[in-house]
Formats: sequence, structure tokens, C-alpha cells
Amino acid sequence: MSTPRAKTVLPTNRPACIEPAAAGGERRVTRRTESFVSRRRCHPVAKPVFRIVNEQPKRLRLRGRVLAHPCLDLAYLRALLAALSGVDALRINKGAHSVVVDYDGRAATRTRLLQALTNLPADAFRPDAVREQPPDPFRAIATSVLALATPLLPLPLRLAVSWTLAAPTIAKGATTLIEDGVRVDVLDGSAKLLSLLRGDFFTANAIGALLDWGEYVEATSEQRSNALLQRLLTPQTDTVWVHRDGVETKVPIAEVQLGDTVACGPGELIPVDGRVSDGEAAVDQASLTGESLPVPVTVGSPVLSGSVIHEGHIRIQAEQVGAETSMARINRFLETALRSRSTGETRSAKLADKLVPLTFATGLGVFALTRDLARAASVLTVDYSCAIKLSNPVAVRSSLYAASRAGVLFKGAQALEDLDRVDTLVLDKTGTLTTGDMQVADLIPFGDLPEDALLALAAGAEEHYDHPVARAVVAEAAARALALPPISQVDFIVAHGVSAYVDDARVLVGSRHFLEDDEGVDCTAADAVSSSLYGAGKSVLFVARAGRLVGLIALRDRIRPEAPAALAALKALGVARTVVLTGDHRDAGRALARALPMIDAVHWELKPEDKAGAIDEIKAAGGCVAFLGDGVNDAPALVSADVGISMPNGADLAREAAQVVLMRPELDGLVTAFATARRTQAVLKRSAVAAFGINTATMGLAVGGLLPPVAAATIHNGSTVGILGYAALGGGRRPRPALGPSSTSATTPALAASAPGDAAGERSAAAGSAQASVLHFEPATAAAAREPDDHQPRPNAAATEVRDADFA
Ligand SMILES: Nc1ncnc2c1ncn2[C@@H]1O[C@H](COP(=O)(O)OP(=O)(O)OP(=O)(O)O)[C@@H](O)[C@H]1O
Ligand SMILES: [Zn+2]
Repeated sequence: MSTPRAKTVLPTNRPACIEPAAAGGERRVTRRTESFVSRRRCHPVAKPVFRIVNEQPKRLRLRGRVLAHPCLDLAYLRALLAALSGVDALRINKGAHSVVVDYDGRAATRTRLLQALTNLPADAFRPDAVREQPPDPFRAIATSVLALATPLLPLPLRLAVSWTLAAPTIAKGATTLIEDGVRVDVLDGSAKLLSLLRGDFFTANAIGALLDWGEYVEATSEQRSNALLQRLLTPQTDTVWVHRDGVETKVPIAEVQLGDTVACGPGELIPVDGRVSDGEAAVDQASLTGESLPVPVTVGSPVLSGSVIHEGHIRIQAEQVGAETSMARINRFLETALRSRSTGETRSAKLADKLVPLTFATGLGVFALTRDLARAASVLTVDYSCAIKLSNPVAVRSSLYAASRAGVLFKGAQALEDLDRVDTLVLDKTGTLTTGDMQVADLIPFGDLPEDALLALAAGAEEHYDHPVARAVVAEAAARALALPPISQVDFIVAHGVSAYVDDARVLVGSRHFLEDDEGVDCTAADAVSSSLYGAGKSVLFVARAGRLVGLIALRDRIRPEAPAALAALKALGVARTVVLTGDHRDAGRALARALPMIDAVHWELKPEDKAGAIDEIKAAGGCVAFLGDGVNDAPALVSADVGISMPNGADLAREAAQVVLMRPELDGLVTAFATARRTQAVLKRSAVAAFGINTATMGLAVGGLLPPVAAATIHNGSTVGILGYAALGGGRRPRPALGPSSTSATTPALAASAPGDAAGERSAAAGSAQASVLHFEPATAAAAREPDDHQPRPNAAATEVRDADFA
């Protein structure tokens, strides 16, 4: 913790037009020092004690004194708990030291919840988060009072006060002129100087006061970003595999110690900084270095926490562990999010900069022609850049903040801007449109294998795989208290399944395509039973031992209850097409399409590269694509899409590849993300139009000699503050997912419940296309491209028609 966190909130490109005077600068430094000092006085409670005071099947009420700890960042705690999968809602009452959690009632969730509470990360305790004072309007008020009092002061005092107040601005303007050329400081300095030279002290002081108010508004918006910092991103990995005394054990990340050996496999986030001690892998370091190609590592290579294993397995000797590395990651995310400027922002800032010399030249020209100092001063008070340059980051940050409060993290301004252009939403199925919380529905052994033995075999192979399918199988085995067989040489084949050795026999668990086409296992014996399972909307795993099919495992998944309403809301937000890409079987894809008529197209049995390819096709046809996925195999698609969005319980790689991260699995977050992006761009557009309009009008009046300098300055600064306020409020309005009443009345469509009576007919209809078939796919047309400001529901007749033809 060598760097005080407050560092990250200092804006990188402090807008020149309201550069704080020397005093303001000093105040900032003091604030930083204070927070640093108090941080050191804050003692985090690493293992707080919680007592369960009330327990119901799906609700826990706990009491813990730590909740009243003065440094505890409640927002962080809330985010931490809300990010646990299975947690539905929570209420923290600081005064009563109590927290009430509604969850899914599963024992695993309960355990994770208790673990999270009793192992609070050091990050949860942040003195600066709590103590930071709101910006102080004192200076602005004082200079305003002085400005208003100016005419009343006796002349010598008036002179002294006015020149003292103006000196820093004038000096700053002069330095800027010499060092950087004509910038906004130069306008401010010369407007003040001209007013003083004319003996118009009131105007000079009024301009100063207006500038101070501008600074106050900016500091307020800065503080909002600070609050944003506290909330963003909660730890993503809570447990890691540690290799000790020849065995791998899963331990909470907080228990990893220096010198421990950590084992990581595909899709996993490397939790420590260290060196590879065993194995080989391709490591994705995009989030650290910006390098998008995976880097190969082998024994002896250094690896950094925050990188993600793309392929392969490695063991890492930990050299840096704990809060330091994870904090570094969090800080990095925050800094990128808040400092990154979008291309649009850069463009308008450049334009605004170009207008400054123009204003300056106009002022000089007016003076040369009219010899009227007042007129020239009026012109110089007008500058376009303030409102435009400031309203942009203010609106964006407020939006990022508001969105994060609603559980949506944007990786920065560019993500907001890009998402606003999106007209086609592509989703995968498992874990996004469905809960991904799969359950084993049926065990169908072939031959003499008992059900439990079939399950144990599969669970043994799946044990270390973080995939919804694997979790379901392992959980069922655990529920039946089965002993898993010892396995060796485990191989995870993304989008296919698992292969492992049990007692010298090779066991395969996975899709039919994997066993039949890739591994040559004859699966025809399963034809009848598998098609009835698919017909019932279930997913089917095939299990083989020693080259022979030994059984099927049917899995049940549920469509998210809010899915129909969310898809409808997205249509209303201008998402013209919704396309589903799934790795699952054709019939599973079709069952989904029937259950969710809002879906325009479904592609099935896709491998990860195919998903990326399908997205490229849509893009090539002129569509602007957002992809929502979870899971490691979605990374290529996330990268291919114009905007990648990942679910909170997705594999780590998916998160790293995404520009938007949903902190809660509900699809409301997706609606929030789109609504935020649309609204932010609309706010930006209106702010820019207002700034150009008002300033141009003021400039015209000033040139015509119709506005005295103080009036020009008031209009200019007043409108700037007004536009900033609009940007802050408009951008920061808490997004409210526009899910209509249908979201509450909609029953949760179980995939199984939507089993069609005409399944056989459907299958024969698509019998021609064997693999990677496409149910219906029509590239987004150019006509679907939308104006960024057009938020009207878009009639989607063509797609609906084709859909009807396909699905009826
Ligand atoms: N760990 C695994 N164990 C067994 N089978 C697996 C495993 N991983 C993938 N499969 C099989 O491969 C298929 C495709 O997997 P993939 O992960 O691409 O799809 P998915 O994530 O289940 O579906 P979607 O892409 O719609 O989210 C699965 O339907 C399953 O049959
Ligand atoms: Zn294959």
C-alpha cells in the first residue's frame, strides 16, 4: 500500500479553464495527506465475528460489531456480498450492527456468504472512503461576496483586493501563453487583466468568482468519481488450488502464502505474482500490458497476478500475494475506467481547443477595429472549451458511477460510447439467458454400471473444471455423498468436455459431437433416449469408458425469469436484433428459441471460434454487435464483438476480455447497460449543442458591443455550470431498468416445460444440416443501423416474419 488511493482521483487532464488557483492546489495536497495519515490509523479487522441471530430457509440475519467499524466501506461490503452467486438481496443496518441476506437457500451459498463475511479483505476498510469531506464551496462563496462588495469598497482597498485576487490567474495566463500557446488560461487571464486595466474591478472579481464556482462544481464531480472508485470491482477469485505436500487443495485466496505453489488451469486468473515452477501455458496479459496475444510461459517464466491462463496448466511459486496484488488489479481497472477517454471525447476536446485561438483572435480583432477594451474583454470571456471539455468527463463519470451502483461496470468512456452504437445483441445460452445453475435431472446408464457409479465417474473427471455442466455433475455427486475415483491425466477440451484416466481406462464426458465425431465412440445406442431428453428441453452429457458409451447424464437448466421482459426492454432501447449462439445441441437451442419468441435467430453446436466467426459475419454485414457471455470459451466472441459484456459468475477470462461487466447475473443489468449508454450519449450531445449555441450567441452579442464583460462572463460561466450540472445529473441519474409489469407476471419458463409436441417434425426439418447448423440466420442489414439519438422502438417486421416461418 505504498500509494495513497487518493492519487487515483486526481484528474489527469485538469481542464485549463478552471485550473485551481494556488490556494486550491494546496488544499488538494492537504486533503491527500490527511487521507494518507488517517489510512495508517485505520485498523482493518481481518477476521470479524458474526453471530446468526435469525435463520430462515432462504434468509439469514447476522449481527457483527464490525459493521459499525468507522473505516468499513459499506458500499464495498455490499458489492462484495452481492457479487456472490446465489445472493438475491441484502440489507445492512450499520446502527443495529446487522445484515440481512436473502439468498437461494443452498448450503454452498450460505457457506460462501459466511466465509466472505468472516474473511473481509483489507480493501473493505478505507479511511479515505469514509472521511473524505465533500468539496468546500468556501472559496467560491468568499470570492462571490468580495465581487459583490467590490463597488462598496473604498478605492485603495478595491484596488488591492482586486489585483490580489486576479494576480494568480493573470500569472497563470502569462505562463501558459509562453509555454503552451493560446489556451483557456490565456483567455481567462486576459479578460481579467483587461477589466482591471479599464478599472472595472467588479467585472474582474465577478469573473474570478464564476471561475471558482466552476472549480467547485468540478470538485463535486470529482468526488463522485471518488465514490465510484470505492465501489468498483470486487475480488473475482475467492479460492485457489494450492499444491502442498504432493496434493492440490482448494484454499481461500486469503490463505495463500509467500512461497506457496499455486496451480492454475485454462480460464483461471493467476492470483499471485510469481514464477512458473511446473508446466507450460499461454497466458493472456491483456489487462496488464495491453498485449492482446497470449504469451507462452514455461518453467522459470515470471507471471503476474491478473493475467489469465489461455491454455495449459502451470504451477506458480508465489512471490507476491494478498492485498497488494489484488489491489493493484482493482486500481488498474478503476484507472482505466476513469482516465480513459473515448474517441468522441477526444474529438470534441480537440475541436474546443481549436476554438480558443479563434476567440482570442476575435478579441484582438474587435479591439483593433473598435479600440473598445470592454468589447474585447466581453469577447474574451466567451470560450467554448470549458463546457464541452468538462461536461464530457462529468457526464461519463457520473454515468459510470450510476451504472456501477446498479451493478454494471463499464471499462471506460469508450465502452459507453461503443455500446450506444450497438444494434445487434448476441448472447450465449448457458448462464446468460438461462441461470446456468444446472441440475442433474436423469442418470441413464447403459449396460451394468449403477447410476451412482456413472455419476462418480463423470464427477471425478469434472472435479476441477469450472463449467456449469461440470459444477452440476460434481454437485450431484456431492449431494449423494459419493466417493470420487482417483483420476489422472485430466484434459479439458473447451466446448467439448473432459477426458481423464480412471484405473487405466480412458473416461470421456462431454457432448455427443466430442465422443462420436472426435473420439470415435459409437453413440447410436443413445439415439432414442437422447432425443426424448432433448425434446424435454434438457441438455445431455455423454459418458464413455474405454471407448464404449456407458451412460447419459441429463441436465436441467432454467431460463432466467426476467429474460422475456429484458429482451423486450432492449428492443425498446433500439437493439434491433437478438441472436443466440450456443455450444449446445440443436434441439436445446430450438427449445430456447421457442420459449423466448423475442429471439431473432439461434445458432447451435458452435465452437468458440465459430461464435467469433458468427459475430464477424454480422459485423461484416454492417451490424454493430454486443456479445453477452460467460465462460472461458466465450473469450473469442467477447473480443470479436464491438462490445463484450460478461456475466459476474463467468470464467475469469471472459471478464478480462469484456468491456462491460455485469456484477449481478440478472439480465436487468444488461438493460441498465444499454439504457446508460444511450442516455449518456444523448446527454453529451445535448450538452455540446447547448455549449456551442449559447457561446456562439454570447460571442455574437459581445462582438456587436451589446454585452458588457460582466454580463458575457455571467452568461458564459453560468451556462457552463448549468451544462455541467445537467451533465452530472443527466449522466448520473440512476438507471432504472425499464422492465414492465411483464417481468413480474412472467412465469419462469423452464426449458423443459416448453417441450414441443412436434419435436420430431422440427428435427426432420433441419435434418439436412449436420453440424454447426444454423436455425435461422440473416445478417443484420444496413437499415438496422441507427442514429445514436434515436431511442424509439424499432419495428422489426422482417425478422419476425422470418422467425415465424422458421419457428411456427
Ligand atoms: N466440462 C464439460 N463436461 C462435459 N461436457 C462439456 C463440458 N464442457 C462442455 N461440454 C459439452 O460441450 C457443449 C458445448 O460446450 P460450451 O461450453 O461451448 O457450451 P455451453 O457453454 O454449455 O453453452 P452456451 O454456449 O450456450 O453457453 C456442452 O453443451 C456440453 O455438451
Ligand atoms: Zn470437435
